[in-house]
Amino acid sequence: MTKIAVLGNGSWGSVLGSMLADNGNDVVLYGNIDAVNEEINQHHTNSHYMKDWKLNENVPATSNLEEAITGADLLLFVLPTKAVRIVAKNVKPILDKLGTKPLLVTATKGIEPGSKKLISDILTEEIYPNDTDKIVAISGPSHAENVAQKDLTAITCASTNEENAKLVQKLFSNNYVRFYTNNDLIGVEVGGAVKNVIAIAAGILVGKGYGDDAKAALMTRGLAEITRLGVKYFGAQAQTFSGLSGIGDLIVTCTSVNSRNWRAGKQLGEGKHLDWIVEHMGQVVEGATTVKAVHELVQEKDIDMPISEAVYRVCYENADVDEEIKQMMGRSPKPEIRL
Ligand SMILES: NC(=O)C1=CN([C@@H]2O[C@H](COP(=O)(O)OP(=O)(O)OC[C@H]3O[C@@H](n4cnc5c(N)ncnc54)[C@H](OP(=O)(O)O)[C@@H]3O)[C@@H](O)[C@H]2O)C=CC1
Ligand SMILES: O=C(CO)COP(=O)(O)O
Repeated sequence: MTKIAVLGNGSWGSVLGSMLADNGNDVVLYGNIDAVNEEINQHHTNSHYMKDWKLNENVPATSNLEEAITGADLLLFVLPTKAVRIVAKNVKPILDKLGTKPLLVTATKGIEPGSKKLISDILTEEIYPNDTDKIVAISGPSHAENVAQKDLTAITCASTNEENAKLVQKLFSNNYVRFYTNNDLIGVEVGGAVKNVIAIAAGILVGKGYGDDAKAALMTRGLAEITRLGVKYFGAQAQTFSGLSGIGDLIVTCTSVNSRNWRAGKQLGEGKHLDWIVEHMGQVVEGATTVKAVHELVQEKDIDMPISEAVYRVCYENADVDEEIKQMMGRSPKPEIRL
């Protein structure tokens, strides 16, 4: 039996942990809020993050990181981007003390502002310097609410090490989530992170009353700029963006009411302020963090990302949404296909 420590017991961590226990693994959840851990241990529910749903009863939760990762073969990071480095820094001395080297899997979707690093880079830097092979990223169209109901989906497991990607594929697969492998770790992470920014833009359009054509055009041009960033700055493979972690996740996040990013965008389009939205969401809105990193990259590397830049200005510079849309539609004429 594989022992898995799930770091992060919000919506996606709870659902993935429960699914992995259903798959026959020995799972423990780590979270920093005692009340959430107590509720999981006593009632097998996590009502703030997942309404009307029960976890597998064999999944304990703890706020003791050492207890959670002792004996673990695999650490699954399902934290908000802003918490990954903090927790990784705490994990490292514990693993050194234990003398173990578990596989690190990330389900977090984001780019860290400031460092402009992907999650695999943070984990490599903080835990396994110069050993990217021990890292696998999972990403694809998968809302916790849907997976909890055993709705069908497919997700990519990406790693620079094929054996490790295959191992995660085997442990995570079941009859409702089909896992594929992919060797483009970077491309998979960029797709998963930046689609959240485009989903905010998609929500803004709905909040402003625009229709399906606008949504489809935005998603298509959004994918063009995600691909541009991925290929030009991160060295990703262009083909990855037509896969599950690219177009697949972009479609669901730009169209589902379960998406926090889409909902945040809709509220921005309706005139609410980002601070108010984030406070009232009660869950992470990753696109609002990643758009800062994207903005830094655009400034430094001169990458053309007009949709992401407009989202940044609306979120952080109080820009007027109608004016941003007008500017975008009035940009100089361009060929459709270019990097
Ligand atoms: N929900 C989903 O459907 C999916 C989410 N993801 C990705 O998974 C990641 C996590 O998202 P999700 O589970 O939805 O987020 P949630 O907001 O539901 O939960 C995040 C949890 O992490 C906790 N947390 C914050 N900081 C720390 C810390 N320093 N140490 C320990 N725990 C901490 C939060 O506590 P607090 O609330 O107090 O901050 C909260 O309990 C994100 O990157 C997201 O993009 C990917 C696919 C699907
Ligand atoms: O990544 C996700 C779905 O695949 C979750 O998206 P949200 O964070 O917007 O809810």
